[in-house]
Amino acid sequence: MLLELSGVTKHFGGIAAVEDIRFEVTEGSILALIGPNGAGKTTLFNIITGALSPEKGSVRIKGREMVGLKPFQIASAGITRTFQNLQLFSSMTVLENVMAGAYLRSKKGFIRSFFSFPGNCREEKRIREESLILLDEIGLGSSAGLLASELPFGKQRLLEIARALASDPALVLLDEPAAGLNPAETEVLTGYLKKLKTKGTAMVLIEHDMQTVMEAADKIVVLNFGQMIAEGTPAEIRTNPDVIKAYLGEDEKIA
Ligand SMILES: Nc1ncnc2c1ncn2[C@@H]1O[C@H](COP(=O)(O)OP(=O)(O)OP(=O)(O)O)[C@@H](O)[C@H]1O
Repeated sequence: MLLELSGVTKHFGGIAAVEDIRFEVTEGSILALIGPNGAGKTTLFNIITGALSPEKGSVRIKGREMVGLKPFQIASAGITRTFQNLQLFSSMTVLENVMAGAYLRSKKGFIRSFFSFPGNCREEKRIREESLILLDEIGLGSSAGLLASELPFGKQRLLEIARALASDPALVLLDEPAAGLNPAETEVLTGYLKKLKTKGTAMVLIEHDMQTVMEAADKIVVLNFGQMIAEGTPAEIRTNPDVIKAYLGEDEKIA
């Protein structure tokens, strides 16, 4: 199993941000985490990536316990993430942003890559070529030479996803990837996520756009006030009475 959570619990003050969360993600599959604001989705991402420690529970990647490890150790186990608020290098080009992501897994590393050690040129050429392919796949090939800050917002979001993927992670955590995308960009995104699955990449998605969730996810976990209230396929979740109840009064609709 690629990712296994069991009994994951974290309180802030007296409030259970997440309580007894358990789910599994297999290689090459997409799990969507949905739930109203404050349900505990971001807290779970922070626990999986090691930014927060749970009080109880276990997070395993390929059977290896991650709780207690530092974020960089968890990243080197093959996990990357994107953020709700974009975290691009705005004064670097689109291509350089993706290359920076790729250097995370390169033998030379990001800092060493700035020095002209023998062998760096070959490595850089390979990373440049792979990054250009990635940009083409996500529809940003023609923008490779622009500064990241020159891209419209929707494309910056796609770029952040491309950068997260450049390190060839086993698991990518995507925090609201469709937020701010127009319908055409959302379609590119959804198609791209589905294509990534076929290459074996697993993804956990926090997403409010139900059309993206229903179309891309293999499995959906629904959180409400830190509790896991449902787990199932998109078809099962769409008709689950507990889920419908949790969403009543919310803007979102279960599509
Ligand atoms: N650092 C913190 N300190 C105190 N309380 C926190 C902290 N982080 C989250 N919480 C609380 O934990 C609960 C879960 O929050 P979380 O941000 O994980 O929810 P969410 O589902 O990601 O919501 P959103 O969709 O709004 O991002 C909320 O009640 C929130 O107020």
